Amino acid sequence: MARSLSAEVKTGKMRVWELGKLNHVAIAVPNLQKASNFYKDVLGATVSEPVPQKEHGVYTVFIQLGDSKIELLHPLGENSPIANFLEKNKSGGMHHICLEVTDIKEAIETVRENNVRTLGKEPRIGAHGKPVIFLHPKDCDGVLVELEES
Ligand SMILES: CC[C@@H](C(=O)O)C(=O)SCCNC(=O)CCNC(=O)[C@H](O)C(C)(C)COP(=O)(O)OP(=O)(O)OC[C@H]1O[C@@H](n2cnc3c(N)ncnc32)[C@H](O)[C@@H]1OP(=O)(O)O
Ligand SMILES: [Co+2]
Repeated sequence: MARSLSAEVKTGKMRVWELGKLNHVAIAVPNLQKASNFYKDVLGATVSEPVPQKEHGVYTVFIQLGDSKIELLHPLGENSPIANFLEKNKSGGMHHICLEVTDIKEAIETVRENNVRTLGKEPRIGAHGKPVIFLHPKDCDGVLVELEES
């Protein structure tokens, strides 16, 4: 199979995890209420209440879009990882994409073997109660990528 063969060439071993669907696209916003209202009242989407994610330094709001989601992010606390981003993008902007993987530990091993840096050593529990890890945007064509175990 071509896919397994290329995985073998790059990592020296067979791939034991698979990439799944796009879980969410995250947008950092300066005004959470205003952004929620846009998706709820103007576009008619199903929009959650804001949830403080203390461990991650953000508030999240999820907008359900069929099988996928938009995640609205707003800074929480003094050292929010999205503070600099919002400082540089004052109107807000697309912050990251989240892709599902069947086995996050194995996925981490593969990305590291391919010189893609992870932000943090170990996965942490994300907004959906599942392990997540972020990949450095400079190693992913300028896009911050979150991997979430499915
Ligand atoms: C709720 C939990 C979870 C979920 O389950 O869904 C979440 O989504 S949490 C979301 C928030 N958490 C995170 O984003 C964690 C990972 N992020 C980080 O560790 C940092 O944000 C970062 C990526 C290391 C950037 O940190 P920052 O303080 O902004 O550093 P710099 O300003 O020095 O940026 C370095 C460099 O990277 C560029 N950059 C920054 N953010 C992004 C981005 N979102 N997309 C693309 N590029 C980004 C930044 O512009 C700098 O580039 P240069 O200017 O060229 O140096
Ligand atoms: Co996310």
